[in-house]
Amino acid sequence: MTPDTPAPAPTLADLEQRATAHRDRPAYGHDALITCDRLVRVFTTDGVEVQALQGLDLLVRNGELMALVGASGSGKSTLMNILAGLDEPTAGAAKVAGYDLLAMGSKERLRYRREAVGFVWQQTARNLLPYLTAAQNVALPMQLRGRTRRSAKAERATQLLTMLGVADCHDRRPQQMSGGQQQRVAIAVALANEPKVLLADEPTGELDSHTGEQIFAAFRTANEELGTTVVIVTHDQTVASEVRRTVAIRDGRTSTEVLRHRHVDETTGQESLVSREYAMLDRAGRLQLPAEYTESLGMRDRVLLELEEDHIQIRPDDQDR
Ligand SMILES: Nc1ncnc2c1ncn2[C@@H]1O[C@H](COP(=O)(O)OP(=O)(O)OP(=O)(O)O)[C@@H](O)[C@H]1O
Repeated sequence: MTPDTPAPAPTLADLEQRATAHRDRPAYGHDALITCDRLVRVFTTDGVEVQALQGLDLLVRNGELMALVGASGSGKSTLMNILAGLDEPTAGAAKVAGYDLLAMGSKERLRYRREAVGFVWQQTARNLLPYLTAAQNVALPMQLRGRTRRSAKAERATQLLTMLGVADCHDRRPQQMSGGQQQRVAIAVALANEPKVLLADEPTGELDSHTGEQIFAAFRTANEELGTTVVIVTHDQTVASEVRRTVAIRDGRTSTEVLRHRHVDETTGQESLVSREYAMLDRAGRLQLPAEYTESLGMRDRVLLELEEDHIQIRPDDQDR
């Protein structure tokens, strides 16, 4: 067949086969713990619309420890509030640990927030009740859930505070602790009901870099020892470079992703950290090119695409020059 010969029209049997293949394909995010599918959140203030999330896709697998980064106003906190069950998206789909975040009634939402997710906020004061000790703060979510015996609650509180290196704060109130100790106790509170997911919005934002590292180590401990999936929003480069996966959000969409893995040189045995940056291809096939790439080649409005055997070429529009 020459390139100009039109392809034969598909038969009914072909179409049926294609439809069956499509139906049998697993749903988007079927094996993920967190699935955000074309998530949209529009805020309207005084008649002015702000599209904080503009069709954001994100999949997080069970057991991951990942960071979300992005410029101010890119939509990170909006996403975290939705995942925390505090806000509802305008459109799209979001599922976390089997809960459909768009279809939850108020009772189920409450159960979701008490049992499925834990959160740690930037403001240390927002995470703990000031008139309770660390141990009482950790016991409170278990009490609200109302299932655990008193001694079991106390035992779990002590275990969590010890695991996170703040056993000495057991009987102290928040104002008797440093900012870093308060954040570690806050992580213990968030873990009290054994959530599948721990969400943290700029948890090291109010702390110096050394204390920030200790807080990040506490998240890593939760991830490694309890298997909790951790999603951290951060501006902190150290945190972002220490996780295996960093996803960047730009204009309300996931734009790029950095994956890191340890590589051991076969001959020298030396270990090094290898990182690779990926662009995100959304479900509609849209690709967001990094601004520094497009600007350096003067790409605007229109680009040339060519399919090669094992890659796609994107070149500036030569008519433009
Ligand atoms: N409740 C709200 N009402 C109106 N607009 C909002 C509201 N919350 C967020 N926005 C807008 O949505 C956009 C995304 O905000 P968001 O707080 O999610 O960004 P962010 O990436 O977390 O920024 P930062 O790093 O500064 O915290 C911004 O333009 C913001 O002004």
